[in-house]
Amino acid sequence: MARKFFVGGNWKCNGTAEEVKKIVNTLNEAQVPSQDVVEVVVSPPYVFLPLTKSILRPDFHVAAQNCWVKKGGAYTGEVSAEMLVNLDIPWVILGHSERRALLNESNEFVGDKVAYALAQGLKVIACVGETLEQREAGSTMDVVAAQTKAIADRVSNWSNVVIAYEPVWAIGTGKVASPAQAQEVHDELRKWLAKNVSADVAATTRIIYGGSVNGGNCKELGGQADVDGFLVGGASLKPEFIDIIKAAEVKKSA
Ligand SMILES: O=C(CO)COP(=O)(O)O
Repeated sequence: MARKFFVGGNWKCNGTAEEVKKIVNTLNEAQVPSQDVVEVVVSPPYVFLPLTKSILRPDFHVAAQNCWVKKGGAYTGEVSAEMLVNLDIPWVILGHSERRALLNESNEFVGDKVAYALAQGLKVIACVGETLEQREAGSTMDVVAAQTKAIADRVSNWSNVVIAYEPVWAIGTGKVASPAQAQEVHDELRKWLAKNVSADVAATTRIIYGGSVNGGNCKELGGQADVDGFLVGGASLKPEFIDIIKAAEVKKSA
């Protein structure tokens, strides 16, 4: 089974209701490849999820940027997976490096969240990636493997998982990984899945790249054999997100 190109827009902690309406209007008017070619998911802050979902074109979907690790209850400030399911929010981003770094989310905690969210019926964009220090120390693959292992240890069905490889040094820095650097890690990650999970999971799980993706670099990155799409931050708030969605076409001609 071919891996369908996946383009996620992570709006992070940005926007007002007016800005959300403006971004969604731009997306709604865009001519993009069909759902058979590309799966598009945008991820607004929690408070804008219902608004976004209610006005977004039906061929695009929404994701939350996080959810609680277990069933809801006395967890002030948290939003549970059950609540997302209740509002028909199909996707959730988990383990983003900003949460790992700023909120001390450990590999195990992220793995627990992924398992719980999947068990509730959510689809998960699970983020992994090394810091600059770790890359320079030559430990990129050890770090990414440990992050992925904590998920693999807790998850048996991978059909609703997309892995986002997001090198921390490339996020919001304008310093994008070269296509070769991205391909190298995606290839190793796929080999890791083949060895530690199964050949089938390795062949079918989408591994998308995130970190300073923009309208100018998306085609070359997307043309790499093991890059199955993107998780886009800054550029997902701009009209160039549409060009990034269109990069899905590089796979058709590949
Ligand atoms: O963190 C990211 C997506 O989750 C990437 O952010 P930028 O595209 O702004 O570098």
